[in-house]
Amino acid sequence: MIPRKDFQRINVQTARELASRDDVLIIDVRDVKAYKKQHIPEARNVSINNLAAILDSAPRDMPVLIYCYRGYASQDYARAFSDFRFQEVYSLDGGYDAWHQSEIEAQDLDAQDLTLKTMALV
Ligand SMILES: O=S(=O)([O-])[S-]
Repeated sequence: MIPRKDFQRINVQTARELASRDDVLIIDVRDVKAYKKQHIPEARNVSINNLAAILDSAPRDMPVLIYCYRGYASQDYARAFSDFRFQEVYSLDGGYDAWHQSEIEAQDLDAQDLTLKTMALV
């Protein structure tokens, strides 16, 4: 029998590295409306209604990254995946809010960099 492995809580930076891999199952457990508005690329929207189908069908050795709004509800889902013997389960600390915030900060840095370069040319 496959041993149960606890899920891990990870920060945005680690989640970004993980999400860039091809073999990761990314799961968004926010409501459909929030998911449709924005989500991490390649993420699937999962709720209590389709959770069982995913738990039954996904390979147990596939890494799973789960996020919600702020990183609390995702831990309950992550626990379920661990209970079903998924071997690599991650819950994003700070949830989509943290992910989105880091995107905004990265864009601000790019804009500042561009401004400085432009000023240096003048
Ligand atoms: O509020 S939540 O982050 O648990 S979805």
